[in-house]
Amino acid sequence: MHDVDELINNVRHNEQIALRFFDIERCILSIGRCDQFVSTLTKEVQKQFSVPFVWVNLINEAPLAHLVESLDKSTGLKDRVLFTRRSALIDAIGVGNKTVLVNQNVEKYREITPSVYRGIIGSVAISPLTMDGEIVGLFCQADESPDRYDPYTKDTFLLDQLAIKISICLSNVTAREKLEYLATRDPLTGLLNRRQLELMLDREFARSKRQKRDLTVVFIDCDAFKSINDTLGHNCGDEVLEYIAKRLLKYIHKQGLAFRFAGDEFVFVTPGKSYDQAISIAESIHDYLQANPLRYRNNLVPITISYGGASVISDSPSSYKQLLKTADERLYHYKNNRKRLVPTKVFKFLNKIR
Ligand SMILES: Nc1nc2c(ncn2[C@@H]2O[C@H](COP(=O)(O)OP(=O)(O)OP(=O)(O)O)[C@@H](O)[C@H]2O)c(=O)[nH]1
Repeated sequence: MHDVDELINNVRHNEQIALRFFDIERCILSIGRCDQFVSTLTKEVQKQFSVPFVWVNLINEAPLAHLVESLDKSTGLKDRVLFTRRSALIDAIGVGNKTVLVNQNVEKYREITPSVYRGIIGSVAISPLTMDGEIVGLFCQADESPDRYDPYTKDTFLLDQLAIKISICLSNVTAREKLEYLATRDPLTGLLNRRQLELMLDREFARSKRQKRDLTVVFIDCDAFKSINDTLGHNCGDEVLEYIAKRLLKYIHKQGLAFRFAGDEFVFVTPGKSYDQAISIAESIHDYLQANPLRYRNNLVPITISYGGASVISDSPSSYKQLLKTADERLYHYKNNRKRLVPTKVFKFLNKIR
């Protein structure tokens, strides 16, 4: 009779856990954005199972690399998501690809633990997250008490079940995010594409007029790019574009957004910045590129750019299209005025290696 009671109790207990799993799954299944997914998932598990610390480690390479940028920007997720090297994930989980419980030498797992939890965790359950059979992340639950996830007394079956459900939902959400990423980005440089530029300008132009707040756009074009392509090859041309894009992102940082417009033309938009402020950003990018040629195989490829800008306050355009047109015309004016000067450096270099 005692055995039967215990059996019934176990069934009830498992049924309760299954219901909580169902609640968690219901909450995360239809989420389309990864930041919301991580946020809801970790909060739900915390709530349903009263776990004090819950976080996710995601791999910082394909197939999840496209998430790094957006999740890194989400300040609310700082303690809930970490991007980690594949080898650190595999070291933590071992070859069994099953949940691992740890309550000794927890410091060994520093790399996969958010800095705020280091030193206060007594035990942790680390479950693998997989996509197409490959490990892509870890789902971690931790407690101050060393007994909560004791490897000698606790079973991991239910934690493995939960990790499988989370993995399925993660596959869904990343597939959706990837589609959105591909639709909005230039595949070579990762910058936002021209369509996104137009959508942003349409929105920001109206806001700028309404609030009488400046909005500046700046075109940037690589000088003699075709000759670099023709002399050093298309791969080198691609690297030049990626190099410029990286610098552009670094200089724009939180001041605005950068886009690849077409071919070797880029645009950046700085809401709230005056014409002079935006042009000084372009000058800094220009000076950096001029002083730091791209290393390509055994060559140091000189890169120079031309730029031209326009702003809502100083140019009073009637539409965002006119704002773009004015900036583009200034770029070509700038380019033509100095065509015989700066690009000569590039041509001289290219002639030497021809
Ligand atoms: N490598 C590479 N080349 C590209 C890409 N997209 C466009 N191009 C090439 O970029 C070149 C742009 O040529 P132009 O507009 O004449 O540019 P340019 O030689 O810099 O001339 P100026 O602007 O007058 O200095 C063309 O030859 C395109 O084929 C790309 O994604 N990768």
